[in-house]
Amino acid sequence: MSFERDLVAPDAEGDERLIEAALRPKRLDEFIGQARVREQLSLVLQSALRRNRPPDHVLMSGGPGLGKTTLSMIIATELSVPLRITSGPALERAGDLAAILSTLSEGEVLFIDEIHRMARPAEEMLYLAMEDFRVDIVVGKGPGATAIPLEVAPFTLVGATTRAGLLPAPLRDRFGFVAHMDFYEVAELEQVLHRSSRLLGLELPGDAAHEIAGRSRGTPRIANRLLRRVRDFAEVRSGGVVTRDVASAALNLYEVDAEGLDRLDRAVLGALLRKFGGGPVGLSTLAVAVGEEPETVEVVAEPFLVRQGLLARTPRGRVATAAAWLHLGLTPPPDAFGASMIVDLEDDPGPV
Ligand SMILES: Nc1ncnc2c1ncn2[C@@H]1O[C@H](COP(=O)(O)OP(=O)(O)OP(=O)(O)O)[C@@H](O)[C@H]1O
Repeated sequence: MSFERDLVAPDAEGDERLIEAALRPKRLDEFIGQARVREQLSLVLQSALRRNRPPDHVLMSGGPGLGKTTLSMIIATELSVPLRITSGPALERAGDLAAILSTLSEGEVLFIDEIHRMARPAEEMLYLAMEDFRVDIVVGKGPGATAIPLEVAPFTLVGATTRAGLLPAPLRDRFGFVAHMDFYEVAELEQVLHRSSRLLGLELPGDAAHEIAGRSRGTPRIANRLLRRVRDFAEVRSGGVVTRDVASAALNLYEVDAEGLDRLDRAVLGALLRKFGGGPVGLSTLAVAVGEEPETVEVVAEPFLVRQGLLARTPRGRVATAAAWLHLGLTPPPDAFGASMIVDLEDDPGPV
């Protein structure tokens, strides 16, 4: 069983990417929510434009689908400069990065998605490029190896990461501005939905938008995806008319519940409760129990379950809260809430 293409998985593939591109806000003032980040970024960009210099490097941290790629595109548009897009896993060798850096034009924005997954040699090359706008190309091997310095046009690096804690301090410190992207409020997601439905030529009443937004786990990408499923449902079953009941029926059909939990979330919670009596249980064991990679459970399901107060990450493993038993309509065993519930690590303890 795989949940990879699940309706509420916050990543996107294939056609999804194309539709997403069409729905992306193009300018900073079209970007909904994240008021603080928008204001901070607007100042950084305006002052750079006034000085006629590239702005400081920008790091964006936050979960998948919160708008990091969109913001990087907006940065380039607002500065009227080209944008080059790559990702950490694509930069395996220093040469991969050197090839990009050496062809950047003056002022260009270089967006590195998943920057925490960049290989070490590329990372070290990036330090120098970010600071001094030069790289050292090493030619030859062993004692005869020589470093040839190469100038890089002044550029702005925009790094995005879902795991800011994994970034080495020397890299993190070289960003002049760090934007923390939060989950969106329901009201903000309603605005995202109204904007998208206008672009899709779909009439969306306020209460239907509210219904969809409430099930979108604070993530615009998920809101847009649920909207498209509601549109499909409406086209086939209700003559294209979307009402709150139609939205609700569509999302029930796709197994997205009233709180936005999907099959993966319910599978994780269900395994935690039914197989492990509510925990504590280690991440890897839990992932095996639901037939998923630990990273999928940790990055896709857990942050939302923790945020909803359904699951706690403790030093001894994952533990279900009383609300989790209630949510799945199960009765906890009498000793379910022992001492392990008391310490909840705010910080990601990693696989335990
Ligand atoms: N603030 C916003 N206002 C309107 N739409 C948004 C906003 N943020 C994101 N979106 C929509 O959500 C979709 C996903 O955004 P984006 O690709 O920028 O997320 P991301 O954080 O870069 O995700 P990932 O890290 O998985 O690539 C985009 O198609 C965009 O239309």
